Amino acid sequence: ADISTTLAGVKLPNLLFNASGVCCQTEADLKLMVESESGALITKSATVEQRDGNPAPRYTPLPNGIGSINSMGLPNEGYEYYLEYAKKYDYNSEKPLFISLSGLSLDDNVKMCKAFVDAKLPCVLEINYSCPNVPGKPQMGYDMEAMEKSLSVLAPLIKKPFGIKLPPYFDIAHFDQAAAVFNKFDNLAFVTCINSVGNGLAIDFVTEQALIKPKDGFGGLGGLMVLNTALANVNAFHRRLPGKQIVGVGGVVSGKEAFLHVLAGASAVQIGTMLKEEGPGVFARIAKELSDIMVAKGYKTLEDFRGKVKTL
Ligand SMILES: CC(C)(C)CCc1c(C(=O)O)[nH]c(=O)[nH]c1=O
Repeated sequence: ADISTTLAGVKLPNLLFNASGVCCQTEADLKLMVESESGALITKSATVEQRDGNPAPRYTPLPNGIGSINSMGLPNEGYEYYLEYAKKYDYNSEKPLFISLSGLSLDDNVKMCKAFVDAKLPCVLEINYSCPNVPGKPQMGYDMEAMEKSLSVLAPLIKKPFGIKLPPYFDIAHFDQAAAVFNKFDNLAFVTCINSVGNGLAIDFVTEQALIKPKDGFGGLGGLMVLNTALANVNAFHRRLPGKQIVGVGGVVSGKEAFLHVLAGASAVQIGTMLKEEGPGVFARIAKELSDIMVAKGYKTLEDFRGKVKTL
């Protein structure tokens, strides 16, 4: 079956790629992504300066395949590293390049976006709105006023189609408020739902210790356990953002969850925890599983079922 797609005006040979943060911090990581069967690749969220990130252990899978917890602390090579990578990238290869930016301030996001806009490159920007905000205030994604202010500056600056990475929302009023902001920006072409479910806590029963070192063991939750929250966010924004696309991420461990994300409204699907645990071979596996599911159900393309989840 045909699992190709178009996102922000660029063609992906298949709808699968990495979630920003996984297998994408260094050129070596990105080479693995280019060589994999993914349909695209995205870089680790960049800040203006290089960052080491938090002390380890800062990521761990959770028992019985239920997911993962991480508090990486935005380790990255600094935006100029990814700008150089984007300048050298072979855009004639069939695999489009996405760039994640996570400025620690609006000024930082302006500085980084300007650099990419001035370089006039075919790569597509995904701004990470799980980025920190003013200390003491919730992350950007939970501060509607701050998000609107940020987009009112960045959207006209970026000019061409771009996307934003969103934390999960859990209240219908928040879906409504966030969508009202996003619908004001025509070149905001897609939203990526969801980032990790914030500030979970994993504790080892035997040692009675937190599993990760940073933040007293508090970290973002990913993997199968967040699937149903991810599907809800994909579908909520699919319903509320006419003319925009949704990238679905969260809980994709097989072709089945990728199928469900498309049914909920996703135009492309990112994989985080499963990629971290299985490696880049995950893309060939899930692509085949999804294609087999489509054949079994009689679907030829993703358009045949995208967003067609039935209500009772
Ligand atoms: C959580 C932040 C460090 C503020 C942003 C980077 C990030 C991280 C991270 O680098 O810790 N982990 C995630 O699961 N999602 C993210 O967006």
